Amino acid sequence: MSSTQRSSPVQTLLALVSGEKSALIRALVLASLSVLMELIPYGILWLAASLVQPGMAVGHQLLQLAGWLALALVLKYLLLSLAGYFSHLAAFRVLYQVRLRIARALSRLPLMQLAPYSSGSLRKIIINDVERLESFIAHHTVDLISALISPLTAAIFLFWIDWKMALAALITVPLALLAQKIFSRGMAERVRRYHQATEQLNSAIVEFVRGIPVMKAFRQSSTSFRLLNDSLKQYHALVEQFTRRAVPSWSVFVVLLNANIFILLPLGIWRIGQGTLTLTDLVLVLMLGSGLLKPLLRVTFLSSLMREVLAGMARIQPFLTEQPPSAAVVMSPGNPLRAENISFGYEQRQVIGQLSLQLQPGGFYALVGPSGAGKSTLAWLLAGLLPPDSGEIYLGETPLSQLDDASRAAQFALVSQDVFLFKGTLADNLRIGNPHASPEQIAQALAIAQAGDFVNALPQGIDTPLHERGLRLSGGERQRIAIARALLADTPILILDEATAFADALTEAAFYRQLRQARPETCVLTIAHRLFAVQQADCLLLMENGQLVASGSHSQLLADNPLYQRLWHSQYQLQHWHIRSQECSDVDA
Ligand SMILES: Nc1ncnc2c1ncn2[C@@H]1O[C@H](COP(=O)(O)OP(=O)(O)OP(=O)(O)O)[C@@H](O)[C@H]1O
Repeated sequence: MSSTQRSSPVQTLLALVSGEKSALIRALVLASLSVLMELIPYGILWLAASLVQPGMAVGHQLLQLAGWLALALVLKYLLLSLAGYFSHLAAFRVLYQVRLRIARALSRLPLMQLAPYSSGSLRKIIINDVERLESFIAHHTVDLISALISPLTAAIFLFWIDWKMALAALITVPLALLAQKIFSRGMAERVRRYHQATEQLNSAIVEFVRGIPVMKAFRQSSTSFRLLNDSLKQYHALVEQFTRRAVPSWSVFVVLLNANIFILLPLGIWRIGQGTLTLTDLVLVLMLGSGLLKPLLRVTFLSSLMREVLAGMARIQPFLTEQPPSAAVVMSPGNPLRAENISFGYEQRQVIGQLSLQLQPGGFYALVGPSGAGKSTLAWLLAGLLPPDSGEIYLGETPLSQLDDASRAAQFALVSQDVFLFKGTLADNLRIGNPHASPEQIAQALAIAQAGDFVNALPQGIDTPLHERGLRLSGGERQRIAIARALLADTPILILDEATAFADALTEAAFYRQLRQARPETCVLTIAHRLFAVQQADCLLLMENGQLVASGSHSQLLADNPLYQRLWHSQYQLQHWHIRSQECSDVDA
C-alpha cells in the first residue's frame, strides 16, 4: 500500500495542492488585502464625520477623502481579481494533474479492482468529485479567507470605536454557534448516505437507459423498472428527512447571525441619551455591526462544502495510488502459462476448485464442457482479468497479479461474447488493438476473422463510421471485428470466449484453421460449444463443475471419456443433419 493510500483525505488534498503552493499563497494574500480594502470606506466615513464641524470649511479635505475611498474600492476589486486569477491557475493545474492520474489509473488498474464501481459511481468520481475540487481551490479558498478575515477586522475596528458596542454586536454568536452545532449533528453520516443514494440513483439511471430497448420490447414503463423506482424512492426519502432535520436549526442560526441589530439599535440610542456615545459612532457601529456576522454564514456553508470535497477526495484517493513497478515477462517456451491449484467463487459460491493446468506457446487449446461448468470464468482467470481466491497463475515464474494492465494486455487478448465497439470508424476500432497497424495487417486480420467480405461490401470500407457501441453492425459482425482487433494486438496468448458463435460450424472450423496457419506461435485458448469446430485442437480441456476432468486430443477423449463421448454424440447427431459428407472431408483436410 502506498503512502497516498494510507494518508487521510485532508493530507491527500494538501499533497495535491502543495505543488501549487506559491500560486495559492499569492491568491490568499491578495484576497486578505482586498478584504482590508473593504474596511477603508468605514474608516474614511468615520474620519469624514469627525472632520465635519459646524462653521468649518472642510470641502477640500472631504474631496481628498472621497478620492481615497474611490482608490480603495478600485484596489479592492483589482486585488480580488488578481486573487481569483492565481486561485484559478492553481485549481486548473491541480485539476489537470488529478484527471491525468485518474485516467492513467483507470487504464492501469486491474479490472477486478474496478469491479466494485458501477459506471455511475465512476462517472461521479471523474466528473463531480474532481469538479468540486476545482471549485474548492479556485473559489472556496479565497471565499473562506475573506469570510474569516472580514468579521475579524470589522470586530477589531468596532472594539477600537467602542468596546461595549462591539461586545453587544457579538452577543448572538454563542447562541448561533449552539444552533449550528445542533444543525450539524449527525451531518457527516447524512451526507454519506446522501452520496450513496445519489450514486445508486446514477447507476440505476445508466442501467435504465441501457435497458430501454428491452423495456420497449416488453412494454415496460419506468415505474416497472424496480431498480430505478427503488433508488428514486430512497433518494426522495433521504432528501425529505435531510430537509426536515436541517431547516429549523438552520433558520435559527441564520436569524441569530442577523439579529444583533435589535440589540445594537436600542442600546446605542439609550447610550446617546446617556451621552456616552456619539451619533456618528452609532451610525458606524450599526453599519459595521449589522453585517459583522454575515460572513460566518459563508463559513458554515463552506464547511459543509468542505465536507463534500473531502468525501470526494476519499473517493478519488484509490485512483491516485502509486502502483509498484510492474514485472515484465513474455510468454515463451521457457515461460508457459501455468495455473496452480486455483479456486474461485462468486459471492461465496465456488465455481472453480483447485484447478491446475499449463498452456504452451503456439498451442491450440479448447475449453469444452457442459453449460455452467466454469469455462468462461476459467478463461477470465487465465487472462488475469479475475484474481483467483486461492492458488496462483504464473507466466513463467511471474505471478499474473504482479503485472499491471499494460503488461498484461501486451501478453493476452481476450475476445468475449459481449463485444464493445467505440463510436468512431471501423478503422479506429481496429487500431485500438495496434495503433500502428498497416493497411495490409488490417486486411490480414479481417480476413482471418472472416470479416474481409462484409467490411469490403460496406460503402466506406474500414472508414465506415460506427454508432455508439457499434450498433450499426449485427452481433456476428461485431464479434468478427472484435476478433480482428484482438489479432491486430498480436499478443502471444489469444483467448476466445465463445467469440466464434456467429459462424456456422464450417466457417468456425475454417477460421481456426486460418488462424493456426497465420499465427503458428500464438497460444490460442478457445471456448467453443460446438465440438465439431475444435476437434483439430492440440488439446481439449474438458471441464465439469469447476474441475478439469480430462484433457487430450479429440480422438483420445472420444475413446476414453464418457462425458466427452456424450457431448460429442449429442452434438454430432445434430451436426449430421446439416453437414454434407463432402464438407466434412473439407474440414478434416
Ligand atoms: N458474475 C457472476 N456472478 C455470479 N455468478 C456467476 C457470474 N458469472 C458466472 N457465474 C456463475 O458461475 C458458474 C460458471 O459460469 P461460467 O460462465 O464460467 O460457465 P460456462 O461453463 O462458461 O457456462 P456457459 O457455457 O453456459 O457459458 C455458473 O453457475 C454461473 O451462473
